[in-house]
Amino acid sequence: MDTNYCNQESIPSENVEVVESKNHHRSSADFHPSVWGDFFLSFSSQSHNHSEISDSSKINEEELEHMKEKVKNMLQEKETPNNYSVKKLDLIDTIQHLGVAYHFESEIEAVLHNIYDSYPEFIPKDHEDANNFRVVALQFGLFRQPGYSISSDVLNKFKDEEGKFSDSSMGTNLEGILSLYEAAHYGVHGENILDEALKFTSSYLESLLPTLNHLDASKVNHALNLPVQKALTRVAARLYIPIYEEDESHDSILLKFAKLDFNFLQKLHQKELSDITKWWKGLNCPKNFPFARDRLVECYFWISGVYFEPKYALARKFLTKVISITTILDDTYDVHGTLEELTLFTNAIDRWEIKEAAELPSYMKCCYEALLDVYLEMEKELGKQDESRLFGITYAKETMKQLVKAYFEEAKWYYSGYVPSVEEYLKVALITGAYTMLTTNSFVGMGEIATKEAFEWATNQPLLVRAASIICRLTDDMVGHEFEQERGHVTSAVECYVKQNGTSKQEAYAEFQKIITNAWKNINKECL
Ligand SMILES: CC(C)=CCC/C(C)=C/COP(=O)(O)OP(=O)(O)O
Repeated sequence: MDTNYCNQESIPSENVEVVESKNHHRSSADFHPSVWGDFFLSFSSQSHNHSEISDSSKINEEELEHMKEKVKNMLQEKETPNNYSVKKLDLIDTIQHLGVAYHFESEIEAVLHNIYDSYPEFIPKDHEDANNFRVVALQFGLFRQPGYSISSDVLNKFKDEEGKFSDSSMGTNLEGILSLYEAAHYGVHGENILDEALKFTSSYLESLLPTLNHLDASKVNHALNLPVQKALTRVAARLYIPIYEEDESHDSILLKFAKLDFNFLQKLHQKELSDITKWWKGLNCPKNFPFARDRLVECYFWISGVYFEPKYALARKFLTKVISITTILDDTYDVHGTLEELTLFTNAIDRWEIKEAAELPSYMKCCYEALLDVYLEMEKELGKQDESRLFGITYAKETMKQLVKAYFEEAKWYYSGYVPSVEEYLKVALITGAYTMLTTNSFVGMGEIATKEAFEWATNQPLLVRAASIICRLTDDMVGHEFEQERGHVTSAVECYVKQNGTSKQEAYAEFQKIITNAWKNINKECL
């Protein structure tokens, strides 16, 4: 692939001037340059193929396999019926916190399935047993996570005489409270008991903090900051491994495996980022897109939250390129492009043909070529591996076209000074949140698991994607609207809400938080 297509001389200033005088004064966001420089280039490798890493890493890889077998054996170990649940569930919980569950998906599923078969008889009957509470809460959370539909009524018996969760009903069973706290994140609409459990456990854990020893306080802080359901696995693992190490009851094999695996993945990610950085440098952002955010590393980090597993290396590379180019597109529409240029650009993207580039101003031409090239490269890559997977590219391009059309709608609102109602705004802004585009594009490199039905699902606005889009859009607007309005930007949900309802922005934030909480419940519902 030619990565130098953007290494031309800077944009001829006459071109820019002409368009400026026709339309408007270009705004400027003054984004700071990349803080990373060439840092990741030093992790370069000949190949980022998982099986072709260097010798020293090979030793690690062998060790890793050895340890993995041992952990697998622990999961498959037969146990007496009495302690089966507690020990195995604890093990699964720890494996998840250490970020290595992706190695044992089928083994974990087998354990859960086994327990589920005898559920609810499996729940210990003895109400006095302190462990009972812990097991029930842990079991509930672990089942709900992969979508087992079990009733939250099992938690009722842990309320006090007044029908509330309280310190008298919870006592000092810290592990149990932590498990209930984690489990409470999987509530769906109407499950008031989980709302109550989350409210109670969050504030109770907070209040316990000053009384706890260092290890317990670390566990509680970790959970409060990064509940399993919402945490990025790599970040949570990096923070949890030292906590587990400090716990004297830790399993040394599991600990060692988690550390080795973390280091192995980190190396792999560094090498991938090094390769993608070479591509990004070819775009020469500081020169060609001085108005845009130069945020490749941040984009890669975002995508490592989508999938971090070695088997998704190709998908990760493609999606990182897509999201990085999208950042330039977003800033082209929000910051730099004139309405006339954006009209041309939107039409060119809709036609998706390289000859369209000739009609564009130089900076757009460069971005347009890079965009088409990312998809072309992926097409070639897929073609080499398995031509039957090419259909995904068509879906992916369509969602990118929809995204830029929505960017264009926002730009038109901005130039006409229009403040839409919240409802009208969200119709467009849920698309510019980019989650439909990202979800669909994320499937392209995933292999057979991403079936045609999956692409159809993702592109037809399913509740799950809509809910994720709401969370992304409202959170993004609450965080960024003041800076955006200062520099000149389409109104955000906050301004739309304030104008429509005559309220303060704080009231808008409070309302959006409620909507976000509801959106999480929709995500949970869809996962069941
Ligand atoms: C989800 C995607 C595609 C991320 C790429 C990076 C990006 C455009 C983030 C949102 O920035 P922003 O806050 O400027 O977005 P907006 O202009 O929509 O408010």
